[in-house]
Amino acid sequence: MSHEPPAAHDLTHIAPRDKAEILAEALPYIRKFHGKTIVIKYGGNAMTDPALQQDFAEDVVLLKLVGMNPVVVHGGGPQIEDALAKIGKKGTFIQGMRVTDEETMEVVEWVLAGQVQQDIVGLINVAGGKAVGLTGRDGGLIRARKLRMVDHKDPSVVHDVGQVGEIESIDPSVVKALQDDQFIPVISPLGFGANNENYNINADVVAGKLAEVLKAEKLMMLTNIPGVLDKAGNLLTNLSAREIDELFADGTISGGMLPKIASALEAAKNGVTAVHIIDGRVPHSMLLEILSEQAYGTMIRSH
Ligand SMILES: Nc1ncnc2c1ncn2[C@@H]1O[C@H](COP(=O)(O)OP(=O)(O)O)[C@@H](O)[C@H]1O
Ligand SMILES: CC(=O)N[C@@H](CCC(=O)OP(=O)(O)O)C(=O)O
Repeated sequence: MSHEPPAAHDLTHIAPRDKAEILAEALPYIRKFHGKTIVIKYGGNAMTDPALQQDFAEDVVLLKLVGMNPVVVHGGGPQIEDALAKIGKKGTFIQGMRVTDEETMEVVEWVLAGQVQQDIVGLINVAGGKAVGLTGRDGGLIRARKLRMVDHKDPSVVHDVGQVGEIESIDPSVVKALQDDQFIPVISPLGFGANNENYNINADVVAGKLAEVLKAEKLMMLTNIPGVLDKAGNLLTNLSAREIDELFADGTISGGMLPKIASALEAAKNGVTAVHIIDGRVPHSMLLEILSEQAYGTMIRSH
């Protein structure tokens, strides 16, 4: 007999009565969030396992079918790295942002708006939803300009990170029209500038800003780590603005977590009711976070 614990997504070991209780527990949450917008940042690191990708797509469809409005913003950092490796290039990052020269920009566009987006759209459609892939250019969704990146530690230093954009404005009308028509928008983090130039924008930044503009009820950021960790590696389940400042200052937060936390905090301060950073490698973590009492990952508070 195997002593392996059942996989988290294997529900056959749960007694029927317990299953019924789990389903019944979801009802108040379904009622509470009916008609509400949930922005889901699907990080490139969370989407590397095909079985998990399928679980993710099914969860998104379930949220839509019970009356919520999920909007997916996807990343693709590791997938861009794989494509760069094929042309003998390796990405470099400053404060969590990819330094994007012209050649890198071509790869970024090709990977994000191509393979990554179409995989997610396909999986959602197969799971019974109607997903539509968009970039920030479609419907004039994301206007951007070249990012002026000030050094976190020395504000007199400004880094040139190439064609990385910062968001100037978001026109959410295309997203709203799709939502109203029962579609599920799947958005690549690319923006356009005043001269029709293209920008590579960090997906966390896009998700945070879009959640604000759409007045989303929730922003869920799915990543490859249980949440924000302290210096000893313990999960921080709840973070206030002041605590986040301290984590920035003492260097606990680095790399890709920098734009993630900054965007999460901005969204929380600007009206998004609940902002969570959760582990996308745990099957159905997003569904459980939304539809049960169980709390996962790190919740970001505005005060
Ligand atoms: N204090 C911290 N807590 C958790 N993760 C951190 C922390 N500081 C840096 N990180 C890094 O941030 C990563 C998540 O950001 P990123 O790689 O951009 O993921 P994603 O693809 O989901 O956007 C983690 O895998 C981890 O390596
Ligand atoms: C400017 C910048 O860093 N853009 C990101 C866009 C993709 C992304 O954000 O992907 P993850 O969410 O998987 O990290 C990049 O080029 O990697």
